Amino acid sequence: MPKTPTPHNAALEGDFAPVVLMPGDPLRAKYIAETYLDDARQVTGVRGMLGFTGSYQGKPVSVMGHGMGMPSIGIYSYELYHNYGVETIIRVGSAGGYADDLELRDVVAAQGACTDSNYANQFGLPGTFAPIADFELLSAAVAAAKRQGVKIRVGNVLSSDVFYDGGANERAWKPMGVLATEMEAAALYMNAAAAGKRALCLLTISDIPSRGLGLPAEERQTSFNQMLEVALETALSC
Ligand SMILES: O=P(O)(O)O[C@H]1O[C@H](CO)[C@@H](O)[C@H]1O
Ligand SMILES: O=c1cc[nH]c(=O)[nH]1
Repeated sequence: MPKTPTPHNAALEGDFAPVVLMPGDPLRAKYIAETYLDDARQVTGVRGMLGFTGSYQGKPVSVMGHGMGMPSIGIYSYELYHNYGVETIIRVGSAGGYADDLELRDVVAAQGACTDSNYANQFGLPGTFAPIADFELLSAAVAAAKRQGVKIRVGNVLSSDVFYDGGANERAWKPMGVLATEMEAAALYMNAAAAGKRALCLLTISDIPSRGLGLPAEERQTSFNQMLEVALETALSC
């Protein structure tokens, strides 16, 4: 395995569990560790990007923030897959809802991730790569949601480089059936594919831009329990 620590991660080889939950927000990572993991210990905090390892129902599980945007998740997920031997990453993010029947706090599973980023250029492909979730993880998440009585929408999302887009992304992508927008799933799915590893992105609707709705920052850190419990049960299947 390549060397640890890395320039961005202070953890040593063996500090991460094979399955890692990743929110963008490092304080959401801390909340997940404190709320759900037994014997959680902090394994990294470089640049404030907190990472923890503990156990959930007896299974080793890690949680670490990945920051905002594709370059950021690109670095952290690459290092987890390649330097730390991580096999599975489940992103647990927030998203802006596009589909008319989505409400604040609804849970979405990103089956596919469209993108306006050129992240795929690095792979030199003679066409367009389709970033998709690992099917077994997606199936496990859908089954976990059903057992927990959580409504989950499965479909395409948009991973955009732009947060403040004035509504342009929704006007363009919603007519193509895209359910919601966020900023990292496509890069995560591409890194997983290139590494031969597994990834899934679960999202909680935190904003409905077309209706001017949005949750306060504190709720984005601490109120995504339905999605988190689906993600943790999915992690148990890994
Ligand atoms: O809440 P997180 O997981 O950070 O996800 C979403 O929130 C951030 C923008 O507010 C972007 O990272 C976007 O993908
Ligand atoms: O990328 C994102 C994340 C949350 N809410 C949005 O509107 N966009």
